[in-house]
Amino acid sequence: MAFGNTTMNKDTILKVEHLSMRFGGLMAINDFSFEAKRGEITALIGPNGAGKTTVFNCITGFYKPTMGMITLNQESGEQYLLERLPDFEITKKAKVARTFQNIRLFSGLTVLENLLVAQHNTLMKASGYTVLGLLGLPAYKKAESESIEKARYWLEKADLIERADDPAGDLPYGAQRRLEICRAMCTGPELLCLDEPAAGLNPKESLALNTLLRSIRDDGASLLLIEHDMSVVMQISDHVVVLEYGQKISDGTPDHVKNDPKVIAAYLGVEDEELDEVIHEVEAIAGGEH
Ligand SMILES: Nc1ncnc2c1ncn2[C@@H]1O[C@H](COP(=O)(O)OP(=O)(O)OP(=O)(O)O)[C@@H](O)[C@H]1O
Repeated sequence: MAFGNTTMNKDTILKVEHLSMRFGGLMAINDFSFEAKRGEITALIGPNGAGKTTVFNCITGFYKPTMGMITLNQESGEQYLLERLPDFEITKKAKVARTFQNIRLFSGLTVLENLLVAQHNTLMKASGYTVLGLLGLPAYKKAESESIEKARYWLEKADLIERADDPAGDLPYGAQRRLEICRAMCTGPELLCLDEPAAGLNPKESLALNTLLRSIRDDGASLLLIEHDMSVVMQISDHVVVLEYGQKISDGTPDHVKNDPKVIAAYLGVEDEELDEVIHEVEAIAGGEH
């Protein structure tokens, strides 16, 4: 549902406020708030089990949060409370697209066909939902050629144009990941959510992924990603949010987060009692660098 609250800064695309998610006796997310800025790459990181996927699932409608508000602020100024929308409307109306940890392409269809299927809704609308429309309506022909153009645009960006007519299942793993991202971009999202896009990629594929993600951002879309690969996070993110045990422990630029003693401690598995010591050591190292 769109609503008329215009108090949100127009540079903010996503605002998560006081999000909590309980699974039985486990508070997986506990009063978590953060903002993602329009036109930026925001990374959500944290140790295993910190709650990253749960946050993603709340944003994309797979879970209904126990508490909290998730506002998507479109460039037009239209706002959507995602926790109140069914997942298909989060994609269609709020314009939030996502990819998953495991690849979900139609492996028997060609690369191009995968991208056309993603635009099925637009094409069917243009056909007037009739066979005659599919066969003859000028609006359908126009929509069809625009869909092909859009597919070609993203295939070029992802360096996949040469493979357009090959079955998607024949592509190497890294290329399949990029194709999935192209498929999500063909739905015209304002916010693209990526769940561990670099998982299982070799260094060359990881580099190609970074190039694609940067070019999506430079095209004006906003990205939110969960990623374990710190080299990807630190190289491409504009903003990093760190979760531990369902709570935010750090939020800032990659440099800020990288040097935050709480983050270092969380990743090294340091106990609370030792935290002061780690903070002291990190500050001493940082001091020595100046
Ligand atoms: N559907 C569910 N039912 C019960 N517990 C769940 C469910 N989904 C997640 N959890 C629990 O919530 C906590 C957070 O899990 P989540 O998968 O969100 O963490 P994560 O940060 O994405 O972890 P990873 O990096 O390992 O993927 C974990 O303790 C997990 O066991």
